[in-house]
Amino acid sequence: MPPWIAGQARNDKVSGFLKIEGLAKTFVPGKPVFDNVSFTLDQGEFVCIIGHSGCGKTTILNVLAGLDQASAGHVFMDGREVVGPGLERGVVFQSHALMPWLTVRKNIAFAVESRWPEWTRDAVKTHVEKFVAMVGLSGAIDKKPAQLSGGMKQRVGIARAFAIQPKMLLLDEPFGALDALTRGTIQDELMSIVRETHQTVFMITHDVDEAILLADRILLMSNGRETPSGYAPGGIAETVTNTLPRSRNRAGLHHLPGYYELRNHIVDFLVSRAKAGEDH
Ligand SMILES: Nc1ncnc2c1ncn2[C@@H]1O[C@H](COP(=O)(O)OP(=O)(O)OP(=O)(O)O)[C@@H](O)[C@H]1O
Repeated sequence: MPPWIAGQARNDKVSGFLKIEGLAKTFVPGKPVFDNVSFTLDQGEFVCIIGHSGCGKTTILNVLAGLDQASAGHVFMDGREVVGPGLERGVVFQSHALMPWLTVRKNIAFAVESRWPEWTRDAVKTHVEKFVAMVGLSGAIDKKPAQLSGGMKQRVGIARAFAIQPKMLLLDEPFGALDALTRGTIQDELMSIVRETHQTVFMITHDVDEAILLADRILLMSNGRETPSGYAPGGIAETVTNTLPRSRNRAGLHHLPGYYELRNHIVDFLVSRAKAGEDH
């Protein structure tokens, strides 16, 4: 067995900063989208989840965010059960959820003031400007969302989530709308920020290279499907531990020993196993 395969996620020991225990979600009775999803994240760990459309990635992320309820199972963060949204969890959605009547500055300041109500106006201003600069939007800081492109709005959403420095970042394809150059810059920023702050990150991506660059572990998720013996729900089929050096960067990724093996393993899963379900 290759060194990066850590075994079935459902056998992981249930300890750590974020614990997901026996999660299931059912919309159509008798045909849960996924069931028995259990995994843990340690503090400071970066975990990506990869799987085909419809397997339930966003549903899991929404449950972790406290925005949706599972049909079964529990989520614990720092020992407390997650029952609703909270400022200790920052979420970046595929669709940037900005307040259209507020400027970029005020959208982010609103979140920062909620997080640190005791801060002076100057402290908030400096903090907001730092994170707007990080996503390259200083020139648009006093514009409203309607005046920005889709990618720019997405960057505001990213800046807002990063600015409140939540213990846990939940990212649903946060870079999907960005051009390759901006995407690369923000990936680098994200990596250096979370390593510095020891934030824990759970991220959905469809981009195998992005997962290999950013993640310490990659969860491979299979789709629910009909089989000769009946319906089989989706779930976490496998947990892949990224054994490439943590100091990796985008430019050097392809040259690292083990990179192609790791990449091929994930692509093979997506191509031949994610829907066929030998592992689930
Ligand atoms: N409110 C709902 N009512 C009925 N079915 C739903 C509802 N929300 C999601 N689903 C179904 O649940 C499944 C999982 O959806 P989810 O959005 O979590 O998938 P995903 O893996 O994130 O997909 P994508 O990669 O396309 O974003 C899909 O088949 C979807 O059609």
